[in-house]
Amino acid sequence: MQELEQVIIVGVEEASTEQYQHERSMNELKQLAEACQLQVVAVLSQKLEQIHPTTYIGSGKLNELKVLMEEKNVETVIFNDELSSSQIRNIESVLSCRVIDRTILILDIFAIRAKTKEAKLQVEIAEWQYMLPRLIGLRKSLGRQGGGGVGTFNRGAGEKKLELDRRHIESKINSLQNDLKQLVKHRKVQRGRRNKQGIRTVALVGYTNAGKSTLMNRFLEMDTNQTQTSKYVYEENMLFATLETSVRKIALPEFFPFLLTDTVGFVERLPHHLVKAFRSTLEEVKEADLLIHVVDYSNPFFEEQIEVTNHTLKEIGVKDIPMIYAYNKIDLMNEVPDYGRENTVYISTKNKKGLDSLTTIIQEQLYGEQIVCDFLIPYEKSAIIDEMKEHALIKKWEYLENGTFLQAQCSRHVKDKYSDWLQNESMEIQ
Ligand SMILES: Nc1nc2c(ncn2[C@@H]2O[C@H](COP(=O)(O)OP(=O)(O)OP(=O)(O)O)[C@@H](O)[C@H]2O)c(=O)[nH]1
Ligand SMILES: [Mg+2]
Repeated sequence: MQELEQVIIVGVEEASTEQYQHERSMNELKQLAEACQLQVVAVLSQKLEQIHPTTYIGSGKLNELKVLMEEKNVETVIFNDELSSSQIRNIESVLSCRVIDRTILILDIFAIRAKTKEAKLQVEIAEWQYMLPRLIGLRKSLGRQGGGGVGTFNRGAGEKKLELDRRHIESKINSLQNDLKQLVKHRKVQRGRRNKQGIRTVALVGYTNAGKSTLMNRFLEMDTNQTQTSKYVYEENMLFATLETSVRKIALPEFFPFLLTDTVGFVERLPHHLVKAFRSTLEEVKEADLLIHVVDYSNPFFEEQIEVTNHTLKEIGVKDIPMIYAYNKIDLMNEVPDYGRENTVYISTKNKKGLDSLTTIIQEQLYGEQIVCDFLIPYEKSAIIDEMKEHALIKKWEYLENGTFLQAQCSRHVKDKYSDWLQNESMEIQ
């Protein structure tokens, strides 16, 4: 097995943060490091009024860190915040080591995980944008393990060279953004096509590792029309398992079909450039009719995670979309509240608990008021029956002399669309 690189993680507990918040954040940094194939061998924290502007931690602590590094034979240190160019330079000159900050760590994970061209482009844009104001500071530090991009960028010495680098990077960012625009256009066309079909969309959102992709796969399993396992998405117990947006059609027996979107999870202090770069992927979320906010209820900090997710959604411009909270992983809990809260379901995607209630709520939210309609479709128009099946639940079906008789449960919108063939409309179903 490949030996993991050993690192020390360092954080500042500022006066404005609670101790438990700091511990949570350091714990998450450790997980992020592990997701990047790094092994944390020591953790160092310092309580400060605020982060030290020149060296992040105080000079005494920095010396303590130097000793610890020698003791542990470590050459890389990860800091729990985004560092400025001068902080990186100053720390480097004292420690003579590779300095990684929280942002570059997250960027690295994204770089390793990115599979599609779109995700790769988005990560690369964010990396260069992070680099730009830090050109002077970045000498030996930074960069992912292997592969192109930031780590392998040829940084020369001297101000003149730096200026060249800057221009080079700026034009690189421009060209990458143009490439991305082309891909996004394609995505837009696909979305437009789907919108025309009138099928409603639901997006899974939530903190990383909450269980979004697993939920998507459960829905695919429940869909009896779905025989291709290739439609399944990647689920894994690690941070940022998903970076790409996947859209799948879910048609459950006795329910209206809908499109389900699985997408990237969020994390506290997700780098701003990354959020910006991923905006186009997250367009799918912005245009959804309904959001399912998947929460890892077994995580002691689930409330903070909900807050981070809602905050990030706001940052990408999501507003006024109805949201259902799906408290997941209840199999790991001893107790689950028995009182019903509005738009909240308790589920276990592992044990397949609560998925029926979730489906019912989705249906109510998406298709609301329902009516039962009788249609008579002339035989020469039979093609529209297939189309109708997408948008209505067919209750009865009979071949008559002058056409096909269909009794269907549907929305008023669908009734209006096929009103030419409407014979009768009856009771409302709640
Ligand atoms: N015990 C338990 N584990 C679950 C449940 N749902 C998901 N998991 C596990 O949680 C881990 C993360 O699941 P994913 O579905 O990949 O999480 P995600 O929200 O898609 O994560 P990202 O793609 O990183 O944003 C996996 O190991 C799942 O097996 C559940 O109901 N109970
Ligand atoms: Mg996922």
